[in-house]
Amino acid sequence: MNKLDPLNADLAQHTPMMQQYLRIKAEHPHMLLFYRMGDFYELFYDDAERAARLLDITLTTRGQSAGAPIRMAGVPFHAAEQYLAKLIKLGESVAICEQIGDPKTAKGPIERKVVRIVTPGTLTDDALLEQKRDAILMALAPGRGELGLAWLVLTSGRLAAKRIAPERLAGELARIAPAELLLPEDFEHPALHSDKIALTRRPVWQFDAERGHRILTEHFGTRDLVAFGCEDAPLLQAAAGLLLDYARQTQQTALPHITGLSLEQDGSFVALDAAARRTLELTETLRGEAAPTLFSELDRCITGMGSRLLKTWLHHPLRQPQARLPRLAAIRGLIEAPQVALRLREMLKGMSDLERIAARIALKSARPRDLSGLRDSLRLLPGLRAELANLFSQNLPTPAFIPAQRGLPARGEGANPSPTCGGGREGDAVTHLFTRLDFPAEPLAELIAAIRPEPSVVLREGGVINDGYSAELDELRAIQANSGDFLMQMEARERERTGIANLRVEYNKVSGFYIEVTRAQADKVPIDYHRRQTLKNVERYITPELKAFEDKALSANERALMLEKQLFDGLLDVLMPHIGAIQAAAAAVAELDVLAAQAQIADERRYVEPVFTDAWGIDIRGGRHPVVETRTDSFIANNLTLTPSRRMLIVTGPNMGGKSTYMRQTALIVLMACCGLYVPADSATIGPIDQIFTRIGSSDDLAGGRSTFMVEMTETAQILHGATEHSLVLLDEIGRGTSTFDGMALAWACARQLAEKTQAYTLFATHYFELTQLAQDYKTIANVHLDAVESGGGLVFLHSVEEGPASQSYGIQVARLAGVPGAVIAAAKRKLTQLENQQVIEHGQGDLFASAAPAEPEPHPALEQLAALNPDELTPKAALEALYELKKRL
Ligand SMILES: Nc1ncnc2c1ncn2[C@@H]1O[C@H](COP(=O)(O)OP(=O)(O)OP(=O)(O)O)[C@@H](O)[C@H]1O
Repeated sequence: MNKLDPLNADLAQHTPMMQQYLRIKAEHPHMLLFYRMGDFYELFYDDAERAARLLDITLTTRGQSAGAPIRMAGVPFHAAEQYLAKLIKLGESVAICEQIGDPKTAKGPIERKVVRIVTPGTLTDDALLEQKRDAILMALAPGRGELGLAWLVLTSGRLAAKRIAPERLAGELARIAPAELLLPEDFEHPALHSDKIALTRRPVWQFDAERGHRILTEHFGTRDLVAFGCEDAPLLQAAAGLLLDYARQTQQTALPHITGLSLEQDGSFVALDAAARRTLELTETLRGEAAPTLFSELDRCITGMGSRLLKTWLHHPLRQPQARLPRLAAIRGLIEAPQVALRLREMLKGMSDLERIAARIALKSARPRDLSGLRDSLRLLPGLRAELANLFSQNLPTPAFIPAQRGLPARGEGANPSPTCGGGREGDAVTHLFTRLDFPAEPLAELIAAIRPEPSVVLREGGVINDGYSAELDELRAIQANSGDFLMQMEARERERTGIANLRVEYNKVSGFYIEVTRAQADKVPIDYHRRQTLKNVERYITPELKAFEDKALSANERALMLEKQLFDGLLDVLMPHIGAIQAAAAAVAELDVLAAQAQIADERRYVEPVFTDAWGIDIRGGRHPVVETRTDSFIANNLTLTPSRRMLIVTGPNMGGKSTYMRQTALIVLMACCGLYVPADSATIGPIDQIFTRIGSSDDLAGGRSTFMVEMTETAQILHGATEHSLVLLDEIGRGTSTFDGMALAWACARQLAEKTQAYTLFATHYFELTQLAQDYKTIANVHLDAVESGGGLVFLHSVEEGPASQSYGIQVARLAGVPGAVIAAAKRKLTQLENQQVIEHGQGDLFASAAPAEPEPHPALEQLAALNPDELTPKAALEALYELKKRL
């Protein structure tokens, strides 16, 4: 039978319950529907099949409807979170449908309603969120030659938007890393081939600027969007409006904690292309793991908020040096006041995730422990402020910024010459934190008064609201508390009245209150004892007096629970107007956490404060790779100098010599400096940086249908088109994915273009020794190499960067170190000698690119004709004629 049959059948042919199910399902066709039935969430038909496959749960059937079996799979409601988490990780969205009617009074199926929708980009539940990662929802509205992007972190209320050129989409997706992307049904783009982003297609009409404008102005309560800089940006209105609408639908509530829309301008951040984010392993290794990465090395944050902020910072290096200075000043202040930093970090240990709690208050989904956590955290704020005030008095130095006319400091000059601009007043670095770490006394007092020191986990069990907060609640609780006394008194009385010495008056959840008498004594019970339950050896009774007490106690309990829920909701209403203050405090705590952690790391690992200049150049003394350094006993620090007369370094050296490490550490030091962090070096002076590009290592994009070489060339093309004089460009062994001569020729041409036209800060690692000759043709190109020496037949890598080209490649020696069999090594050596001899004969070694590759001369026509002659086949006459002919061609 066609399994779709029952779904195509007339609704009237289905059972009443299936009619209800299908009606609700029709409103959520693109997501799984968790349909609550008693203690289970059940899925039916195609949803059941899909869930069974994804969750590895049993697919079965449950009765029949419309003449066909109902395919079904289910998960117990108490374990639903873990199944939800799994589905969300797989990019699925789930609509959760609860029973909201009263089963006692319902005629036909109990009333049910979708109460929340869980999608990868709109998670707010702590059980589903990753502590160190934001779940980001993004919407994309395509326009003519342009895309409008809007993105939202629902747990913090941050809504941002930006216009980009379509070719920048991959880079922006890598930067913002949304968990879910809303896009029109018909939109396609190569950057969408990623299994990390759940794509949610929406009808094209929903991406309408007017509709977006209306949704946004209604939400913000404004007449227009001028204040947000979006009044004349229809694409952004379309994207942000759709985004907000979708987020509200999933939460089934208004989102009062989203209070603004920030328009992101190009130029605020140093741009990193998608390849750079990937290959520099900022927050994820090339294999997709969480460690070791730059983030995992630097994440000493105590709170999840701090860790998430650090991650955001690392993906958003700041373009303007002035924007980096306050962070550096604060780190410096914390390093110089280690006791303050220590106490701050100690206090941060008591902080709950204020950012996420604020969101759950706004969404009215906060739980008791959220409010106790909020209370305890808010109580820490005055302490944090006091410590920051201590820092003010530490006389924070202003970080260094060297104006252009000074240029890079001379060799040996200290990294931090006295500043001449930037920085601002002392203490500025932390004043913005100080002012945000504040919360009004009144709502805090209310919170303290209302919530028990250790409230129970779930509200419906009670035990959340403090004694003394509500007289009515106290009274209801007293009835329950006094029940113990009452039962003891009654027990004593009844023993005396009946003469049954072991009679007991008791209570349990299932049976309620009862008088228990052993079977042997049962004939002694008075007439007003009504049998309630018979067990093996005992009889249980109820009396009118006990029944009356039970009614009072049980209803008191029920009323107390209801009252607690009301009081809790009332408390959320009290806190609602202060969500902004909680968010501000959360942001300040996160920043303080990152800064204090960086101060600790900087101190421990001897990082230094970078110096910024607006003169072109990068000068790093004693630079180290922040990740490799912590994994080797003896990391060799290296220098790097790029100046206007030395713009490109051709980096050569043996495999395993440390070329990649040297290039990556340069990019990471520059990136960390731009993030306003201390850097792993003895000193670092960094000129203006607008973008960081990398083309390192091989990767293919099978999903996108591109081979390794194609990916390499696409990335290279992007660099050649996009890089400017102020871009840092790292190119590692480009051209190696094709034949030697093609590859070498391409690498050579790229290097020439970068040196002549782009004039970017460039590091160019290569195994083609021929390229080292470029330094002779271009004054701005210099050779450096990673040193290695042969010793006792083996090879020792020195990992130190020296001036000049490498003398040998040592490829065969490295292969031997790697364990390639001796016979293969010997054969390779013989072949190498043969190839080298051949090259000397054919080309003369090393002059392939001696100058601008002279074109191969056309052979002379007379020579061509001569070569075509075969003297053995010619008659004497023909030979003579041929001779005349040849003479004519000279
Ligand atoms: N400065 C250094 N100090 C100590 N060890 C280092 C240093 N640089 C690199 N290494 C070590 O050498 C290993 C190889 O380095 P790297 O991958 O940078 O070499 P490479 O020259 O790029 O090699 P290939 O050409 O094969 O890609 C690293 O994994 C690291 O353990």
